[in-house]
Amino acid sequence: MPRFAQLVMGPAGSGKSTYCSTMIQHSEQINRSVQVVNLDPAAEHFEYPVMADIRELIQVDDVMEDDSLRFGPNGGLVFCMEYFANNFDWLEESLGHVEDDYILFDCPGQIELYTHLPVMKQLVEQLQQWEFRVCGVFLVDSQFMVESFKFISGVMAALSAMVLLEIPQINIMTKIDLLSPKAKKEIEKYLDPDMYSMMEDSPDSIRSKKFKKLTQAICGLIDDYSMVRFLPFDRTDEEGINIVLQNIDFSIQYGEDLELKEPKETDDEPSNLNFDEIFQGKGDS
Ligand SMILES: Nc1nc2c(ncn2[C@@H]2O[C@H](COP(=O)(O)OP(=O)(O)OP(=O)(O)O)[C@@H](O)[C@H]2O)c(=O)[nH]1
Ligand SMILES: [Mg+2]
Repeated sequence: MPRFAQLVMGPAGSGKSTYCSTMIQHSEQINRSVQVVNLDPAAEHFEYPVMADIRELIQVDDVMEDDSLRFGPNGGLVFCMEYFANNFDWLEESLGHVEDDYILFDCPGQIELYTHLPVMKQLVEQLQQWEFRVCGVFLVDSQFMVESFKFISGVMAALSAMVLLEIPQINIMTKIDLLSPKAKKEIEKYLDPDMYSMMEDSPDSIRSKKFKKLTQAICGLIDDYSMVRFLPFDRTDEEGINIVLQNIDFSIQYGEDLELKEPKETDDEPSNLNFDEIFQGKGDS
């Protein structure tokens, strides 16, 4: 029997821990058993019960206070995550051997974990060896996404996690409840973006001709492969939370022994699911 995992990632403050506690509450309501593991060695508090907490293994404060190491907060976190990667048996022991379990991993917000450091990839491979089907859930704060050029950098961050981890990934825009009605309308065009028209709509914000070509090339690549699409996440909207969960479940085939339902509101198949095909070269033809 497979086991299931969501790796909840994203920049600092994007809403990862809030997403986990919202999902736990939602799962209780729909009678599903979901558990959370805190993987943030710098976390101070969270509003969900944890089945395991990396701080039992190592804490950033201890690393920073260590006279022989002398790390600051970011270096300290990287040290903790590398220490974690060398001690996965701690995680194995904490997770136990429950078949069919469904676990959310609340990850730290240091963006370098999702760009070039090997720790998250090592974690994915380890989880896969323990028979987990892992879905990446990449969160970005919708407040930073309502302008095209902020949006492009959010897309690039999500894309870099996809390229690094090579697992199905669902991208989510959080804090939709904080947007004004006008911004809410505006954000719709960013959820399933047409990058070409986005470039044409905002030619003034491309100040340098030299970079215009590069930006166009990046936008074209993202659009041609339909690689990045975002789902809105409003923690006050049960139906919306359900749609997000269905998309994630679908990507890891959760409940395939039960009756598998395709996610609602997907006229087009979520483009992120093309990811496997693209990276296995099937998208070439
Ligand atoms: N209104 C609203 N606030 C949110 C939402 N998600 C997160 N927040 C707030 O945003 C802040 C950061 O949220 P966290 O869930 O701690 O973010 P995080 O990604 O876990 O942060 P780090 O672990 O520090 O990287 C908190 O004050 C949350 O209450 C949301 O959907 N709506
Ligand atoms: Mg957090």
